[in-house]
This record gives sequence, structure tokens and C-alpha cells, in this order.
Amino acid sequence: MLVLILVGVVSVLATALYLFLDRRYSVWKRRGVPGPPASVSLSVPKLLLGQESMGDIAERIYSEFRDSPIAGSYVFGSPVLHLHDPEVIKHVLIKDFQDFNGRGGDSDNPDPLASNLFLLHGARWRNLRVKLAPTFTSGKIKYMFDTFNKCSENMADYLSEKIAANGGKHTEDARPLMIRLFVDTICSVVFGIESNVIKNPDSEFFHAALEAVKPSYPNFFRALVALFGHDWRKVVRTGFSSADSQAFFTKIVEETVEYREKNNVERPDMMNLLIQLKNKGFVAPDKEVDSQDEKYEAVSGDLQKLDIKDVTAQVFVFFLAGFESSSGTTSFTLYEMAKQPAVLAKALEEVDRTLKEHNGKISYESVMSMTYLDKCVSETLRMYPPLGFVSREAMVTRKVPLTDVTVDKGTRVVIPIHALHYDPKYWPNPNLYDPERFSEEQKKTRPSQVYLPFGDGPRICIAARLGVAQIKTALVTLLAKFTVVPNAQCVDKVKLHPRSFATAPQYPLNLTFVARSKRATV
Ligand code: HEM
Repeated sequence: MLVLILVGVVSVLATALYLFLDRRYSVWKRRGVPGPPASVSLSVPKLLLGQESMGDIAERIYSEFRDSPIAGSYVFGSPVLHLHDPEVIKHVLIKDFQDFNGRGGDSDNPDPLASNLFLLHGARWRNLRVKLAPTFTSGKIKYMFDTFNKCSENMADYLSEKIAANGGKHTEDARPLMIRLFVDTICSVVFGIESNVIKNPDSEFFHAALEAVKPSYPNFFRALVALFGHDWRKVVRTGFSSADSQAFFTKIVEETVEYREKNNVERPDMMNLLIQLKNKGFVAPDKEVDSQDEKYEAVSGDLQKLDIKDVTAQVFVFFLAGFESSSGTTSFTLYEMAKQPAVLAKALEEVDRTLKEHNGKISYESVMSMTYLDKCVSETLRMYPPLGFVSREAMVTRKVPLTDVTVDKGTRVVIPIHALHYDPKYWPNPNLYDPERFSEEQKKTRPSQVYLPFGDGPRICIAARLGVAQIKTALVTLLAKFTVVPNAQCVDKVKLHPRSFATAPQYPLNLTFVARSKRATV
């Protein structure tokens, strides 16, 4: 009798679970949205085992359903909407932004580093964004120029020493090399600290950087849960960052703030501006460095001050986003130039000519005036966008723009940047590195939403100008002194790491740096 009751209970539970999952996994089918077949067994393993990234999944769905303006999938058992049509994307990112302003992160994540601009949404995000915007004006970037130029010079000195010691050339994996350069750069512009990672790879900042971006399973899983699994986060009790990162950044920020406040230290860096936000609630425009026409909403907005936890979370995201995206873009540009001597020759010619016109001086103006270099960086960002996708969250239940499909409040929305950047409809021969795609004539032939390396709309990368300026400065400084050739061990085609949140090569990008006979700089 007991056995019969037990069998009955198990059968009822199994049927209830089946019906629950069946209903959960049929949301898109019931709404007429195409997508890959869905079931627990099909949607979970590869992603959860870290064998396929969310970007890979978005790409696979895009190539299979690219003719449909939208498609549907499931992550952690929840429906995810994929946008394929540029006009729908424009609505979600820009025109209907208010209803899609979230990124998927939840507001009660206990991780102290999770209350950063990248993950917040709603009023907290808006207030913070308005407060932080003055940190990234073109005036402030020009002001920081000498700082990041100095770091590029240090890298050039390091390579010169290696080349001199190695009989005229030096081979190294470009990616960790550029991480060292941009960790130094970001430490200077954020903390005003000389981390000296270029000369000292044992520096605690280099270890913190590698720890934060390591394509390990725990890092991969944490990012996935932070963006797509807020129902699960409470069960799996995972934060956005590792315990080591939390301890490191909390210590560094507390020590730096305490030292500066005690000793009345003011430095031209982001920490200084974040301390203003902590103590006053806003960053005042700086007449010395900000241009007249730059708009300031901050002072008239919410004046609530940041606490030390908020400051730490922003420092963490600036640090991470600052070195990761720039090191990737610079190393991929050097890699592509090394593979294509004609592109390299044109870039070298422009660097030499422009620096000659500027008396050999690498300045913000000379770097930013190089139009071919600009095309090269744009093309690198097409082929290797640091984020393969961006996400949004539906903040209300409503119709997906330009369709009759209803999307429920809380649904995650994916914009597949990498897939759009490789669609042959917009980019003929997409695997070819061709900077001329960014000539003024060619740019006019494409819809704007098919090129999104910085995202778009009110949540567009807050530091896009800073990122581009520091990447170009590094390239000009290095190309003025060295040429690059692919090493025999250098991969022919880059394979992206499936467990890295940001775009990262799975195998080394070994490049050989050779001193140029005539230096372009003085
Ligand atoms: C080549 C350089 C860079 C690229 C390609 C890049 C790309 C991106 C992308 C795609 C987003 C998401 C935008 C969206 O959702 O629409 C983003 C957001 C963000 N980026 Fe960047 N980024 C770069 C450099 C930087 C740097 C140097 C920093 C800081 C020092 C930074 C800080 C941020 C922050 C804080 C956000 C969140 C903005 C928000 O949600 O309001 N990025 N970036």
C-alpha cells in the first residue's frame, strides 16, 4: 500500500514538473516566435559546461533565424529574446529605451562590486550615469592624454630593451603584453597610481587584472548568472566578481580614499572625481579642461552622494572595462596588421607623415587626426568587438517594437553584436580585415544598427572616447618605433575563448616586434 502511495506521489510530482517545464519552454512557440527547439536537456549543457558562450549561442541563433526580426531561446529555463532586425534594435536601444533600460542584473546582488554602472538599471542607473558622465568629457580625456601617452612610451622602452637584447627582434604574445600596458594606463587614470606592470609582471594589479578576466569556469558562470539568472542567484549564492577581486578592490579603494582625504591630495584622475561624488554628490564642470559646449545635467540632477561601496564598484568596472577592451583591440589590430603588410605599410606611412607634420610630437591632436588609423581601429572593433553581445531587460510587459509579439516584464533581450558584424548582407567577405569598409562612402551604405562595438542609446559605452584615444595612442607610439610580423607560432585565424565574457583569443597571438630603421618621433 505504502509503495502504491509513493508511486502515486512521485507520478503526480513528475507530471507537475513536466507540465511546468513544458509550459516554461513553450513561451516562444505559443507566441509564434521562431527559435531552436527548447527543452531542459537541449538548452542547458553546452552553456553551463562552459563549452559555448552566450555570444556563440546568439551567433548560432542569428545564422539560423536571421530572416526573422526576432528569435527566442531559453537560458536557465527563462525565455530570452534575440533581436535581429536593425530597426527593432534601434527601438529597443534608443526609441523605446525607457521600457528596456535594464541589462539583466538584479538590484539586490550582495556582491559589493555589483552595484556598478554596467549592471544597475532604472533610477539608480540613471542617477549614477548622469553623475559619472562628466568624468569622460573630451576635455578630461585631453587632460589625461599625457598620462596614457607615458604608459605607451614605457611599453616602447620595454620592447626596445628586449629587441636590443635579442639581436634586433622580440617575440611575445600580444594580448598579455597589451594587458600590461593598459593596466598601467588605467591605474594611472583611475587611481593616479603607477602600477608599473610593464616592468614588473608580479605587480598585484596585474594579478588582480588576470584574476578578474581569467576565462575560468567560475568567472564565466558568475557573469552568466549576473545577466541571465537572477532567479537562480539566490539559490546558487553567487556574486558578480570573485572573493579575491572583492577583497583587492575594497582594500585599494579604501586605502586610496583615506590617504587622499587625510592629506588633502587632489590629482587629475577619476578617483578624484569619484571622491567628489562621495563628498558632494556631483562633479562640477572644470572650466580649465572641459569644453564650453559639453552639457552638464549632473548638477541639476539628484545630488545623493555615493558611499564608499558605490565608489569601489565603479572603480572595479572602470578598471575591468578600461584595460580589457583596450588591450584586446590593440593586440588584435597589431595582429591583423602583421598578417596584412599592405595595411601595415599604409598605417606606418600615415604615422610617419602625421608626426612629421606635428614636429615628431605624439599629441592628442596628432593621434586623433590619423584617418587611416581610425579606419583600422573601427575594422578591428567590427571583427573583434570586446563584447560579442549586449543585453537589455524588458522593464514592463509590452509588445516587442514593430511586431505583434508580447514580451513579459523581466525578459532578457540579446543584441548579437558579433553576429551582426559578420552578416555578409552588410559586410561582404566578412572574414577579411578591410579598413576601407569605414570610408565615408561605404559607411553610408549600411544601416547604423549593424555596427555596435560600443552598444547604442542612453546606455552606450560611457567611455568610448577614452577607449579609442588610449588605443590609438598606444598604436601610434608603437608603430612609430616598431614594425610587426607574425611569428611562425602565430595562429592563422583567431579562435575566441568560449569561457571568456569579453572577446579574448583562446590561443596566443605571438607577434615579432622589429625596430624600424628611421624613428618617426623625436
Ligand atoms: C574600445 C574600447 C571599448 C569598447 C569597445 C567598449 C564597449 C562597451 C559596450 C559594448 C558597452 C555596453 C553598451 C550598451 O549596452 O549599449 C559598454 C559599456 C560600458 N563601458 Fe565600455 N567599452 C570600451 C572602453 C571602455 C573604457 C575605457 C571604460 C572605462 C574606463 C568603459 C566603461 C564602460 C562602462 C562603465 C559601461 C556601462 C555603461 C552603462 O551601462 O551605462 N568602457 N562598453
